[in-house]
Amino acid sequence: MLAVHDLSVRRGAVLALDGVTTGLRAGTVTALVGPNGAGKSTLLDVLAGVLPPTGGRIERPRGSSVAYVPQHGTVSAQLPLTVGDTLAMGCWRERGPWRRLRRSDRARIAECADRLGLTPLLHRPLAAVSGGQRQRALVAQGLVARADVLLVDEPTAGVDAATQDALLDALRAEAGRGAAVLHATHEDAAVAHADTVLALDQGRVVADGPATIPGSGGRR
Ligand SMILES: Nc1ncnc2c1ncn2[C@@H]1O[C@H](COP(=O)(O)OP(=O)(O)OP(=O)(O)O)[C@@H](O)[C@H]1O
Repeated sequence: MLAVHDLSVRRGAVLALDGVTTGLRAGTVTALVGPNGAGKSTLLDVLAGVLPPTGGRIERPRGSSVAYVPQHGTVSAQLPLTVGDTLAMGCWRERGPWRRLRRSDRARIAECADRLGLTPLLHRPLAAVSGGQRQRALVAQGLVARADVLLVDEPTAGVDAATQDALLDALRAEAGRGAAVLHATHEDAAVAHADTVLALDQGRVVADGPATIPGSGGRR
């Protein structure tokens, strides 16, 4: 679904990505791992098209779509968005911004909200929910987009165990409908849940293959 050849990104004095070659297959969940500063967010930014590469190339089928859920930041209390609006923005690629939603869009939003336990929060301002709830709302927006490639930066960081399970199940379901899913993570459980692991260190690929359960030495 997506192939990356010899990708490099210079950020200031740092070579944040250095000759990254890999691929993402449709129907697969890939965990993107590596220590702080390894280049995970940089790779997601470049794959999402929000950061230009310094060198190398990215190939994906013409007409294919990418949804990106960056690492959660602060949401301004001035931003007049509800949780439901946030999910609805997942339809913008297909419908255009602020267009009237179709019945099928509303059904999709309701389904994704339900999947991540957001139904009771849909009318709450995004700025007035907890960090973990906001995280879920942003991931749910990525689910609503039903893209061919779903990129998510640390979706399970700092969330409770039930939320982690719901998020991982949601990523699995996305792969189940045929998406190529890549998510950055530091959590063993999220790595064990993936089909493949892409490990970066100092901007280079140090491992790229089937996921193993940490400590077991065996395949999942
Ligand atoms: N906006 C920026 N300007 C300059 N350098 C940056 C910028 N963002 C990241 N870097 C540098 O690029 C390198 C890769 O950073 P990146 O954020 O991609 O790592 P990461 O693997 O996502 O780390 P973490 O696990 O902490 O999220 C690091 O050396 C970092 O200091």
